[in-house]
Amino acid sequence: KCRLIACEEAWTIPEVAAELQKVARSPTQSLDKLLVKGIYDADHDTSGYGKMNFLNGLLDVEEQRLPQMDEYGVDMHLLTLTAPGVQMFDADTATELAALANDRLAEICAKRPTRFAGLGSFAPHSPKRAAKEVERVMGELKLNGLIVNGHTNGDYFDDYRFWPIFEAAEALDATIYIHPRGPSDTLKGPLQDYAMDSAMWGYGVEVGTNMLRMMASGLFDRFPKLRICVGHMGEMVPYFIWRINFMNSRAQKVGRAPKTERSMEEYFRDNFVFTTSGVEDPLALRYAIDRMGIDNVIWAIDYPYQPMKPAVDFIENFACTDAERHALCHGNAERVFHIA
Ligand SMILES: COc1cc(C(=O)O)cc(C(=O)O)c1
Ligand SMILES: [Mn+2]
Repeated sequence: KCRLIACEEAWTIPEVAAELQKVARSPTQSLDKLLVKGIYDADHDTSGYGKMNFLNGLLDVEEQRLPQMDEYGVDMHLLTLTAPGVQMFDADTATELAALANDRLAEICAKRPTRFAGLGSFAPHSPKRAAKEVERVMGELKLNGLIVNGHTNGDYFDDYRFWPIFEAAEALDATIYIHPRGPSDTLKGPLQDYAMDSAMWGYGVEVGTNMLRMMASGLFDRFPKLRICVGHMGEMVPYFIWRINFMNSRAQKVGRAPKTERSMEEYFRDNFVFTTSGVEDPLALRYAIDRMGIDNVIWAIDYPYQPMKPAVDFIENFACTDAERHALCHGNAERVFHIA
């Protein structure tokens, strides 16, 4: 039986949940508010999220999560502070709560080192303090990388103000997982209806846009060793990579996009890995492996938003070679997230 390490497993702490309840009751126009109200202020839910009761699953580690992992044969969860993380809070509160969540996560991983690994959080809107937290996460706390949820106050990661964070992560060989959150105020336009704000569509558009801005801006010429992980089978980019590459190369030739040392396809292949979280489609997974290479594809559940058993059945029934299974189920995760 193959070791199973699930790599986009959501979790939170009561202090972050309490602060998000304040956000739910605040006048913010952020599109994340729909989900935040539903999950963290369920009595005032208008999105239906309150009925799905994700909060218990997010707060829980040992009551339901671990017994289910035992029942379904999941060896490890790589735990991540769930979206939108601390990014809707003011920079000081965000910095403090990220550090608190990181301390709690380190305790969970130290208590059960063969069952839990973790990605630390930071406050992108305080980049210098965020870079320090990256160093603390990878050093003192011995966690396995970093998690962040897309834009912060509408700014994307091609913006030089975030670069101290990438400098620290690259120097420490720390992978940064870019998880979705609701599209930014400038992107949200027609994405506010029909539940398109989050997992069905807006999440993919939000992260995909961030990814393309990072690649097309030449960020990876500046940080050639920086490794980014994304979820949800690569947030639609693998399917579209030929067209993205063709059109960006053409735009560079006619001076419409900045010249870069490598092509978009090379940046995506060299500087990104992606997980299968929330996309339990064997054809999509086979295409992703064949198109981007098995070393770039990592299994994940996306618990508690995805139920655990179907995600385990999906990967155990997936037709692949032993070498592919080894890479998908734990080999790539061990390399990318420094898991022993
Ligand atoms: C932060 O809240 C989330 C909600 C859902 C959902 O299924 O509604 C999915 C994800 C996710 O795909 O990570 C996240
Ligand atoms: Mn997720």
